[in-house]
Amino acid sequence: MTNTLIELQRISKRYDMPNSANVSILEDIHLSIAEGEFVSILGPSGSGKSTLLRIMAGLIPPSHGKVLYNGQEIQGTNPGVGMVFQSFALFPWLTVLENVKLGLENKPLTEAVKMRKALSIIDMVGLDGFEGAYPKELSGGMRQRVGIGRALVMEPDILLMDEPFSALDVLTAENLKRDLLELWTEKKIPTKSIIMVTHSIEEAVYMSDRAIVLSRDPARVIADIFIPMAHWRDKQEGQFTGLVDKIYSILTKREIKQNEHVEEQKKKIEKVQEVPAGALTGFIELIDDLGKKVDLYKLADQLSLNLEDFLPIVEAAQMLGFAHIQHGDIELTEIGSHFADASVLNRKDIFKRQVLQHVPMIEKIIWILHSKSNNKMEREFFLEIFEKHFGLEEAGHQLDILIDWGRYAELLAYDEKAKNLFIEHEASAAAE
Ligand SMILES: Nc1ncnc2c1ncn2[C@@H]1O[C@H](COP(=O)(O)OP(=O)(O)OP(=O)(O)O)[C@@H](O)[C@H]1O
Repeated sequence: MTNTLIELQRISKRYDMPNSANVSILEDIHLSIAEGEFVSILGPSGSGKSTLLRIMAGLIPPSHGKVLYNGQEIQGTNPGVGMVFQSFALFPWLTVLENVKLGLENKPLTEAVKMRKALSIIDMVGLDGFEGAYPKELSGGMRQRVGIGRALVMEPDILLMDEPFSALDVLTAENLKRDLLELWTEKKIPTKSIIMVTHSIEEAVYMSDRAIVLSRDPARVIADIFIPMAHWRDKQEGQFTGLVDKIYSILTKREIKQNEHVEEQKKKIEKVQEVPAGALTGFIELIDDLGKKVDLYKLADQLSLNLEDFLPIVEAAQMLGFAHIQHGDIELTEIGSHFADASVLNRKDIFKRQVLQHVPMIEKIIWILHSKSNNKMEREFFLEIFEKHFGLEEAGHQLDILIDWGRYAELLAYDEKAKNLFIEHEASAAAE
């Protein structure tokens, strides 16, 4: 029987927001990871992947639930994990050797043993000869090798990696992925399990044995997919592309929450994707040019976009009823096709209809502007309302995108200087 190494029991995480509102980031996450598994965690941007990883590491506490390591609930930091960060997190004033040795700082080992272990790991991660170099003298890929070395030198049971390759250029990342996989598959390191947050479905299917897919607002586990392929995997092979397509479909499916009446959902303030109307228009035109239906995975590849950049556009197109996803393909709806073929003015009309139908927040903004005798309202007013739901930073982003969509649809206008939103006919009146 395989040993469960780490177990999450009913983990939830909430953050308190101003005005005593709170946002739920993770909800009721149950996950069990066994010895020998390499698991990827995928999910939309901002869904809570990093938060989940940090909870596993014991760097932040969950609001509810437990993390068990080897059957014991962790208190404070998890003693079984080593962590690799996207940003490398190296100390610039320390050499490669000193940065790696830092991983052993709290271990009861003699200096000579620490030195031996650090030098051996440096060799293993391909940095032999660079022991005395400082981070600024290294390329991005080499810096991440130091980051990985610092985590591995602790000989952790579990290696947690938070988007370890996303700050690197494609070739460097591929190289490092292969080297790490080699250490793992050939058991050159004593690590018993690897858990990696990634934005790249392809990376997950290439490297891991299991992909956990999270939803957003709040994050729940919506899929747990086994990848039953031996290493080294061929990215062109049918089974590989089939799995990539399957995960794409899951990630791009807009979730209708169970037990929730459609009308109740409509009333809810639902986050919109931060995709300007111009980008969305271009995307719909592109799908139209490609025959109205295209494989998402291939499209992302052709556009050289990673999941983080690509998914919001796909989601926004779905949310507004311009496209739908099936079996890994994105296809324009009738409205989407109509939009692509329409004149500039007609496009604005269609966009207006779709936005009013699918984005309750815009409807509310317009209603408020109409209710005011001067049809005008300060940005600050809306910001305060949104802040209760999203927090200050996100509220600003949401409002910016709603203003962008509202302007494109000619539903409202915005005075950048005075920071006022107002109804379009006011714009012509003001200009007279
Ligand atoms: N201290 C905090 N207070 C309030 N909200 C927070 C805090 N830390 C994170 N969040 C929010 O929690 C959500 C999840 O963040 P997290 O970084 O875990 O997501 P992610 O899936 O890793 O994102 P990305 O894919 O963009 O890296 C975000 O909306 C973020 O704004």
